[in-house]
Amino acid sequence: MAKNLVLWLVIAAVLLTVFNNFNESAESHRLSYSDFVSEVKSGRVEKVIIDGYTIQGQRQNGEMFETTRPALSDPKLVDDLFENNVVIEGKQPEQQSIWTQLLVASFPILVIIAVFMFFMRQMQGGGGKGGPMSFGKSKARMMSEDQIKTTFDDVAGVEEAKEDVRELVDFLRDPGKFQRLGGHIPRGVLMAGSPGTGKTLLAKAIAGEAKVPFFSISGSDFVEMFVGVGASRVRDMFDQAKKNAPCIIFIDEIDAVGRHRGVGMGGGNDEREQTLNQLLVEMDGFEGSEGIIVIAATNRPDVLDPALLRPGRFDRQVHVGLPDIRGREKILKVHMRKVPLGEDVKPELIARGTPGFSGADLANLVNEAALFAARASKRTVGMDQFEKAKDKIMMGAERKSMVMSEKERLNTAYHEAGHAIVGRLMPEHDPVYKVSIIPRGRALGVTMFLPEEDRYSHSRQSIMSNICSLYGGRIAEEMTLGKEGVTTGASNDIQRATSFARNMVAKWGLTDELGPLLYDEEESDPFNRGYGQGAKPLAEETQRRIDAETRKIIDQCYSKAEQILEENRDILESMCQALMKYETIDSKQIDQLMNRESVTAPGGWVEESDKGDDTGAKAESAEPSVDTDEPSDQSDSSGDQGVDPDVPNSPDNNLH
Ligand SMILES: Nc1ncnc2c1ncn2[C@@H]1O[C@H](COP(=O)(O)OP(=O)(O)OP(=O)(O)O)[C@@H](O)[C@H]1O
Ligand SMILES: [Zn+2]
Repeated sequence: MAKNLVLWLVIAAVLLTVFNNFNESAESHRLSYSDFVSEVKSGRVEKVIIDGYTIQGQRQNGEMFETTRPALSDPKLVDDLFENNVVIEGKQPEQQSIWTQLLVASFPILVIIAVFMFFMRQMQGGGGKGGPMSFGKSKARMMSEDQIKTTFDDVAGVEEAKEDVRELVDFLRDPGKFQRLGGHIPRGVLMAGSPGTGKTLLAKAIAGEAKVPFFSISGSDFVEMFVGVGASRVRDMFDQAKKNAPCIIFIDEIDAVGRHRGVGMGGGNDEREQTLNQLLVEMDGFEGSEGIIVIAATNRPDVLDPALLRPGRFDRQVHVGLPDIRGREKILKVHMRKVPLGEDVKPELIARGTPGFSGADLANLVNEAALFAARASKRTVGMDQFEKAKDKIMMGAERKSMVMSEKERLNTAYHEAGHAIVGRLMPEHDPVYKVSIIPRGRALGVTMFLPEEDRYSHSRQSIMSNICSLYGGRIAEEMTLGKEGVTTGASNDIQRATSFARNMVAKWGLTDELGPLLYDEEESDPFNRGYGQGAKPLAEETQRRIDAETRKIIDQCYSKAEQILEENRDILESMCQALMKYETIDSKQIDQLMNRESVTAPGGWVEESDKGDDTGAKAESAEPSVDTDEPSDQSDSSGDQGVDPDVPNSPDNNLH
């Protein structure tokens, strides 16, 4: 459409010039005004046409000429002309330029129309990203077969998923042959799995292995404010794909268009439904033998419209899960190929210490480690850097320059020590990995627990223990600083503990009182809280029973945590002191503290003290910009991690 705009302007300009010159004689030549006057006086001029400042004339011998009179008026001219019997013709100024005038008058309107159309098209994705990678109106990006360098070797740790899609490569390489040999022709594949597990990567690798073009678009690109745009994009995309077959169409975040129809959004969403319908029509419309495979990715397969999953559409599901310890090791190795590694680096150790990390997290880990090494001007990336990178990703970046008052530090130290001690002494609780009162992200301090191995489910006891350790922070503050000294630091702990307790009652079926029933299915559709699939409004009586039972669990856990901290008050004090001194302590120091032994300095401590181990030194090094950087609700999260509020639904939450 950019081209169209230019075209409009060019046409307008050409027309203007043409009409302007319409009446100009081709042969006339120019004279200076004084030459003209002298020719008049010498009687050689027969006729003039005066048109504003322009004077066209004809000599006795028939020659045409033209001159421009000066802006100063020359009253003698008319006399001279009459004296020499020159025929004078006037001209209505508009006469020659009626077209010109029309055009001039309408020119701004034309420009406005052109600009308007330009933006309309822009919004519809026409000129969109531009360049050779985009095509038509569909907004999808195409990578040709020689642009794709990704192969199956780049995708690690998801062996089952790789096996599941291997057949697609055979099909894409030679669709006809595949069909003759009687293979079941795939059309749509749904890749389901958590964010960052490599769905996009795997889809690209299929294209890379089969050496076919790869069209990619995100579901959210289809959803526009103008009804019909999304549907036309879908149509365009399939048209383009058919021209480039065999090829892969990859639709990321299919849930943006493919959500269950008729629920949510307060009474339907025409645009989204139209888009989805168009997608279904297109999926039905091509023959498998054409060699197009549509791969869609989502991390919410549960919210998809069942129509999408019918035979002939996305009838094949590939689960791309979080990698296990072996998978993590393999993924780390893939990404470590790109950095110079120190001798001491052991991918298997890093893999063990990173449960729950996705492929994207691991790629990020290697990247962060390389950055730490670069900052320290190291030639290779060593285990130290990987440790630091891991802490940064798991606990958030350190904000060393943030100045905390001594009182706040003390408060945070008691709070974190409380979490750590209760966590340490409760059965089936994940071991304490690190306790720190260095502010990170939005938190003033962090207690990090780390399971010894990957966990796929949680026992009732482990959830109860988790609730206990969550309250440990608040209780420790209250015990040492008194009721009046308690801060808002525990707000996030309280929120999470409550959520665990409530889920135990209403979702995980872990209480005798209410039994193994699902009482509320929040979030089956985030846009549609409360009325999702399967949710039923609860009777007031049931609500009350759930609340009472939740309260019971919390009271039980609270007193258990209180009891533990009272019995180990001396450890609470010594751990607080160790934290005030070292700021961060590891499992080794925690072991010593729990055994009431003297505490040795944590690893890397000497280094730390160079950077300033007391508040005074920290204040000096503080950057002025940091103050404004602080979140306004920082007091709410003091002593806590600013975790995603959605997280409490999962017991996999190791930061207190
Ligand atoms: N299994 C894996 N093997 C190697 N690298 C991986 C793997 N999974 C993810 N990565 C790394 O993480 C990056 C992001 O992964 P990718 O975009 O494929 O994830 P995704 O599942 O599509 O995520 P999302 O759901 O957020 O779109 C990849 O470019 C790659 O560097
Ligand atoms: Zn806390």
